[in-house]
Amino acid sequence: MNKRIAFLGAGSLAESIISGIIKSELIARKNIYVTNKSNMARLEYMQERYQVQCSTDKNELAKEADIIVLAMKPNDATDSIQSIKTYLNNSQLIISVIAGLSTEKMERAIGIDIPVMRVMPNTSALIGHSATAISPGKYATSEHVQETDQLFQTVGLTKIVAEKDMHTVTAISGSGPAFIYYLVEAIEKAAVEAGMDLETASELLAQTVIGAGKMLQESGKKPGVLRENITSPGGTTEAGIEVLKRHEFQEMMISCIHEARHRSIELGNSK
Ligand SMILES: NC(=O)C1=CN([C@@H]2O[C@H](COP(=O)(O)OP(=O)(O)OC[C@H]3O[C@@H](n4cnc5c(N)ncnc54)[C@H](OP(=O)(O)O)[C@@H]3O)[C@@H](O)[C@H]2O)C=CC1
Ligand SMILES: O=C(O)[C@@H]1CCC=N1
Repeated sequence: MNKRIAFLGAGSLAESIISGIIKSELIARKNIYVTNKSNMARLEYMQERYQVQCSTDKNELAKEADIIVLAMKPNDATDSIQSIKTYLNNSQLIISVIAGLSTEKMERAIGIDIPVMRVMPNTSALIGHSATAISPGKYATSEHVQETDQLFQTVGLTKIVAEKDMHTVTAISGSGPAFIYYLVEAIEKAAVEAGMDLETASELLAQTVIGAGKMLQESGKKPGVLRENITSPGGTTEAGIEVLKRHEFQEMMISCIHEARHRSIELGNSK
């Protein structure tokens, strides 16, 4: 892709995406620009590690780039958009990975008929395994959707979704990996309590999560059926699931997703 892309924000998510784009060679390093708020050490790290172009001149990057990725925290988004908006024009494409922030709010804040894409990846982008949802704003064409899709395919699976589903996506696949890690942390604790060494337990668990994920993707079976296939009557799985039911595990996870979704809505409404 012969485009200049500028990342406004050099945090963990920006790094994951940059790493994917570089590995895929979709955009040359000389055309990848990165800036942040003030952390010079972080920019030096990005320059050294990925040989991308780091700059402290946000306005210049906003003016010169073909694609601008907004990758700052939701609280910094409004100020950032306000400070760069006079440098933007509608031949550019704005891609935001900011949780909660609607395309409509971004379009309004920028104040011109500019193509905006709302994207929700996750940190597995770092190793090319993100699950990324993409929603176009009202000035984005099918070419913009295609371009964004191509960019995020460099870091994993992509899905185009209706923007009304973006808060849900943010909860299930944006935050989702954290919920799975939390579950793994708990299982590791139990294994260690039972006297097992952490390293072996961790390796077995990581492969268990990968295997279960691949079964979900490849077996063509619903999660409930896959679970039942493991649950022998009177066996170990049944014994464990009984405890999960007693502690209302499903209700708890449903509340967890609703709460994360609700927080995404709140973040979108703030500032
Ligand atoms: N982490 C995740 O799993 C996911 C995060 N997201 C979204 O991605 C965004 C970034 O998250 P994450 O990478 O974790 O956050 P980080 O805190 O790691 O990074 C935020 C970055 O934004 C920079 N920044 C702040 N203000 C500005 C500004 N005005 N102009 C340019 N850069 C600025 C910060 O610079 P400095 O360090 O100098 O302050 C920092 O580099 C968030 O909006 C989040 O909702 C989406 C999906 C998943
Ligand atoms: O916790 C957050 O707000 C971000 C959005 C999705 C994942 N992390």
